[in-house]
Amino acid sequence: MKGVLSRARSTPRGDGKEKEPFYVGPYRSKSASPGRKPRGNSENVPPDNNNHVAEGMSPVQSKAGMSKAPKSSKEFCIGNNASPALPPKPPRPSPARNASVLTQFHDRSNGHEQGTNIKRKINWDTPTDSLQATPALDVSSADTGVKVIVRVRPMNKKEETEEAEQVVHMMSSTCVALADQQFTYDAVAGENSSQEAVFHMVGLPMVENCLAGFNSSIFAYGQTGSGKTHTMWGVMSDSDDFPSDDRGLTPRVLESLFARIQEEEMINADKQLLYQCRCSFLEIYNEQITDLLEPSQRNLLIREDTKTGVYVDSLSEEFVSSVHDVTRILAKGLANRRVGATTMNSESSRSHSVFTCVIESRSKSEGEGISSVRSSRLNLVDLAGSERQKQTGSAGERLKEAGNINKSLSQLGNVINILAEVAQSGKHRHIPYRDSRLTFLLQESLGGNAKLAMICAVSPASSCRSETLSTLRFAQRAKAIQNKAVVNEEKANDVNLLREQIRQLKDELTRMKSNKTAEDESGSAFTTGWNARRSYNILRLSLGHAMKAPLFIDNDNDDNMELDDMEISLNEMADRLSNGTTVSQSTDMELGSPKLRKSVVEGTSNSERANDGSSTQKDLDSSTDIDSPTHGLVEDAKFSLPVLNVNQAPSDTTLGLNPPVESHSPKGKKTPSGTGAMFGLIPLAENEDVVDFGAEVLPEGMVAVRSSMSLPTPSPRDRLAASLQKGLQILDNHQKSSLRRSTNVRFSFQSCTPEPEKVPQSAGNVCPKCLMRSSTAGVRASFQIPNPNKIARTTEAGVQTSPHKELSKSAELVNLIEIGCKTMLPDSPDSSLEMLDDNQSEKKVLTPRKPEYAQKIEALLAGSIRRERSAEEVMTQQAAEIEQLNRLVLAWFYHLA
Ligand SMILES: Nc1ncnc2c1ncn2[C@@H]1O[C@H](COP(=O)(O)OP(=O)(O)OP(=O)(O)O)[C@@H](O)[C@H]1O
Repeated sequence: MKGVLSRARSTPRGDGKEKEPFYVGPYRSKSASPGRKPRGNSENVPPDNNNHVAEGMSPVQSKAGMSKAPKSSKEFCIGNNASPALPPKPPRPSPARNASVLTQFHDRSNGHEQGTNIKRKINWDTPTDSLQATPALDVSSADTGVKVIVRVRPMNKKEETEEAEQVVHMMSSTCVALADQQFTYDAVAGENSSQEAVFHMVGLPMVENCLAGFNSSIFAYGQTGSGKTHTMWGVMSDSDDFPSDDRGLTPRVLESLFARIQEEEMINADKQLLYQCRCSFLEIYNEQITDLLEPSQRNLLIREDTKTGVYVDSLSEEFVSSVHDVTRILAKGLANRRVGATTMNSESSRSHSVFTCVIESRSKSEGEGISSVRSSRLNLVDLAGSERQKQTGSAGERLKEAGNINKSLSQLGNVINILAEVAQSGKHRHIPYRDSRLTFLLQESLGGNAKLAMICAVSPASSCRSETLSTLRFAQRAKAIQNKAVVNEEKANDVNLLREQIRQLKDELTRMKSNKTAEDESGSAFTTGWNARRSYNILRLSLGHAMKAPLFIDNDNDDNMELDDMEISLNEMADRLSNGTTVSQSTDMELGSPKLRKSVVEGTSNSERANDGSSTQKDLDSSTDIDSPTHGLVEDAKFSLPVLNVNQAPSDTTLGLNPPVESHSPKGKKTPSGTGAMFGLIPLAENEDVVDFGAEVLPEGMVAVRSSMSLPTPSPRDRLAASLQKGLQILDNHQKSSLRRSTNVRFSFQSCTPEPEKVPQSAGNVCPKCLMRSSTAGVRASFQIPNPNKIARTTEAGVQTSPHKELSKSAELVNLIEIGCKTMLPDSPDSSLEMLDDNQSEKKVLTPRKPEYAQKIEALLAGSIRRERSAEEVMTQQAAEIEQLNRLVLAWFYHLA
């Protein structure tokens, strides 16, 4: 108990009665004290104008009237002393919307509020209209204050029978009283407040914030049993069709989010506005992070990336496009969350849970040629409840949990105290985010680039008085925090900016050429001196993020995966070509004056492919190159350039929003010999014929795949575009390198029919390690890795034909496959067949012949191998990529010059 619970300081309170004998409250962190001046009473002094008696109203009046008032239009509204209201601003001027708009803005001032703030007032009487009447986005909101809402839950049966007294009373829509002390917040939700009302109060504005591009977070804080989980999650229904009226904030927020996304996409169809969302769900239990969507992933690490910020390594993310998707994820995650019974709450959350939805939108302004990419993170955080051992009577595991919960809440309180101090004093202070997983993970929400709403849940019962007072004071301090939310948006002018950058870069190239020394004439000065990062960042910005069409150019590494991918695409192309269809897809996107078109210049013939026997149509359909940077673009057509899958309609070249019509009349001149093969986006001036491009001027970094077919050859401009594409790809991969550092490998096995007799290795299609026919050896490996193009989307690729070869990149995997093969090699084939369930639904070993192997495999099936790349490996790869960038940029400019 020591170290977890400590005797609290006896601090003079308002009425002098409260004592908090055993509690480490959030604002009483031990870790806060060293090296810091004791704050004494100031710790509990609320921010200016926050704590006051509501004008013209005494607690007695409030008891008689407001506390039991039924839900009405006056029961909730966002008031705010320090900053403007939660939602961004008034709706866009749309008559149709304004007519039924639920959210009204009005000036409001009372004796305790400084100045006149724009407030948002909700008409609670017509809640069902809410989605049709959503306010318009406002991205210009300068609102930086944290919004604090206090929600008072009703007395429960036990409290009603055991105690007559209710000590918390709602005084007004923004004021609550605990005995004779009153506190004012942005809003107060009384015990009769409905889930829908709380959603309108807190959730709806956050949805709008997210759509506008602001990171947004909602935290539920409070004592155990005070109603946090009820507020955040509520009662979930089994069916999407009949959602429970008692569902909480999270499901409602997500419902609203998808409704609004649909609405926004419709309204902004002319801008080709498209959204994409992905979700993750984690819990922090005893200071360890568990992935609630993949509970076998435990003790995950938090990492910090200079570009992407803080993230949880290997946390799974799922793409969602509907309420149904989200409901499934929520149900899955909640089922995995740790709950336990305490005397205060039969279903007490023993962990902090963080549900995150990343919302990305892309749009294009046709006339100005400006592409815009917005992204925001929505964090919905249900904190574990603070508790006192005396009240909860917890022991054993529960006591340990309680200790950890209180400790991390204390660290949260400490961070909030310091942020409040910083906001009030304007002085710079170190913020100890790293003291706990919770604060480290959510640092952006606390004082950073996010809008934050804090719902502080309290119990009205007298037995919870001191905890309630702690919570109310915590809420006051939270209110003082100033965040720095900005719209996360990038814009790219596709035409003018590109022209300008090309001009600048050409100038730079000319300068470099003129400075070239004798020893540099080989070109080494260019490759070493060129600021590739800068050049590519400029180009990337110029061209927009979607310029990542797969392009198969030799990148001088032995990454067979990319070659495989290329082969697949070329095979497809060859199929088309042999059918007399040449693949060429034009788009309307302008890149300077040229028109972009996608073209297959050369491919291998069907017969060649059939002869080598290495690839079948089935392979093409099912096998995907998981390591390839281009992988995933087929599925991601919505937001990316068209890939070389001719069965797939290509997407818009700028943002991939509008699939262009496939053209069957390529602009290309066929070379007699047909020696170069490449495949990519090719900028081609209108009515411009592709000119021959001799092999001798093939720039470094270009691929040449020979074929007997007579095919068009790329022009210099084609090659230029190809180089550029590749560079952009590399850059993308580079940026995601943090994700690529770790690879989750998931293993699975399918039913096997081991051949009793081994076959000679020369027999073909044989696993070289175990000499089993690989098609019959029964080992089928599937693995999942974060997809570089879609952040963490996992992909499975079954390897049936030659597992050892395919997975040779990971010695460990090969080893395990070998083990798998060996384990399955039977004394009696039947017994080994039983080892793993055919459909993998039950992963139990029935008759393991070699238990140690079986255990290892089972462990793999249950979890995953985390293969960390060493820093050295990462740096080597990055250096190679930068070198590659150098060459590509140079090649590009040589062609332009
Ligand atoms: N506003 C409310 N209206 C009706 N019932 C409520 C309300 N708030 C909470 N409850 C009920 O009170 C009980 C405790 O609530 P809940 O589990 O949400 O508390 P909690 O703060 O999440 O506790 P813990 O921190 O222990 O997880 C639940 O049975 C819940 O249904």
